[in-house]
Order: sequence, then structure tokens, then C-alpha cells
Amino acid sequence: MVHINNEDVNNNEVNRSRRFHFGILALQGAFQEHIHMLQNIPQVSSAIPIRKVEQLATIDALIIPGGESTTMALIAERSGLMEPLREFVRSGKPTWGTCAGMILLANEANKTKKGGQSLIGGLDITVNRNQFGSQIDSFESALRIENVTTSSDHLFPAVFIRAPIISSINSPDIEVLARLEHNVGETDTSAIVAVKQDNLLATAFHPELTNDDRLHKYFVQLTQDYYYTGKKEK
Ligand SMILES: NC(=O)CC[C@H](N)C(=O)O
Repeated sequence: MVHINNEDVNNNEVNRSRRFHFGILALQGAFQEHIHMLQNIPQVSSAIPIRKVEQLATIDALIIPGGESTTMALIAERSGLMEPLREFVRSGKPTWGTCAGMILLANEANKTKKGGQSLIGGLDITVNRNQFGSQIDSFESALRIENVTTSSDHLFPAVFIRAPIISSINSPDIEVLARLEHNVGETDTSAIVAVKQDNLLATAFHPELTNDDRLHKYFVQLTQDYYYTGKKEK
């Protein structure tokens, strides 16, 4: 093994060669696809399924996948993961929620089952679950995404499956990254479908179900920036 003496090398360069450990919450839903997508990105050292509390300490960043947010929350409660997940998010470490994962990261959710549902929280947004109803169960839409698609680029192929939308932004710290490009049923182009707040990212759709890894690369970049430029504790 090559030993690098930190004092001989510019500290920054040493840090910038670092690769990162990603965890994907694997209680239910589309976690395997996220793992595959991350594994092909050079800066990713590992992408592991997270099922136990102690695994959270081994990762630099977390993805909460799509699936069924009520089921995921129930399993998380039962396996004692809910509070440690909240703690992970509170620590400021990069976390990305897709679809059901976005619902879980929201501080508030509408159209929840009777009695509400428990959330991890962290993002100052309100989400509307199942925004598109059963008539339009799933659809694909090409999106412009801030920081991810450039004007010369092709748009992002976003797959929406019983998707939520962000119905309200409750803090000036929320950056809107994407809105619907076309009306879908009753939902018009004002509907917000991707946001960022510090190191928290949320998308209403499923980027892991496409061949387009731009959002995964963006999340890896966010993780790099977080560990290179100092942690922004909240
Ligand atoms: N594709 C998805 O993740 C669907 C989310 C699901 N409708 C929920 O409320 O949790």
C-alpha cells in the first residue's frame, strides 16, 4: 500500500482524491437501482443498502428511495431507524430523497393516511402525496433542472410514479431546481418537482429508473463540495 505523507502533499490535493461512501435506505422500494447508478460514478467508493442503525455511521451521504412512504416510515419506526435518520439529516450530511423519499424528507405532508404519517423531516417544504391521482398513475416528462441540465443539454427524462409535488416552500433557504414543463391533468407548470436546501436534495420523480445519471452525479458533486469546503452544520 502506498503511504502518502500528508505534509509532503498539498492538503487540498490529498482531500480531492478522496472517494465517498454512499448509503441507500433499503427498507422497501427502488433502492437497488440507485446503488447501480452510483456504482458507475468514479468518485463513489461504495454504495451500500442501509437497514441497520450502525450502518449510518459508515456513510458520507444518504439516498432515501421511492416506494411507499407510509410503509418505509413504519419499517423505520419498528427497526429503530427513524430517530437515527433524523439525526443523520440534522447533522447536515448530504441526503437526497426521491419520490417517497422526498415525502419522508419534508417537514409536512398533505393527503396522508388517517392519523398522519411520521416523517424524517429536514426540508422546509410541504408536499402533496399522490398529486396526480389514479387517473394519471405514472408518466414521463422531460425537465429542465437547475444546476443539472444546461441550455445546450437535452432535458432530463423524469419518470413520475404516483408522485408527490411540493405544494409549498416554507423557507427562503429552499432553492427550486425544477418545475413541471407541461400541464399534467389538473396540475400545471407552476408545480415544483425538485428542490435543494443546503445539502438536502429532493426530487418528486425517479432518476434511478432512467439511463441518465446527471442527477446522481450532481448529488455526488454536492457530497464532494460538502466534505471539501467544510461542513455546514445546521
Ligand atoms: N413512486 C413513489 O415513491 C410513490 C410515492 C407514494 N405515492 C407515497 O406516497 O409514498
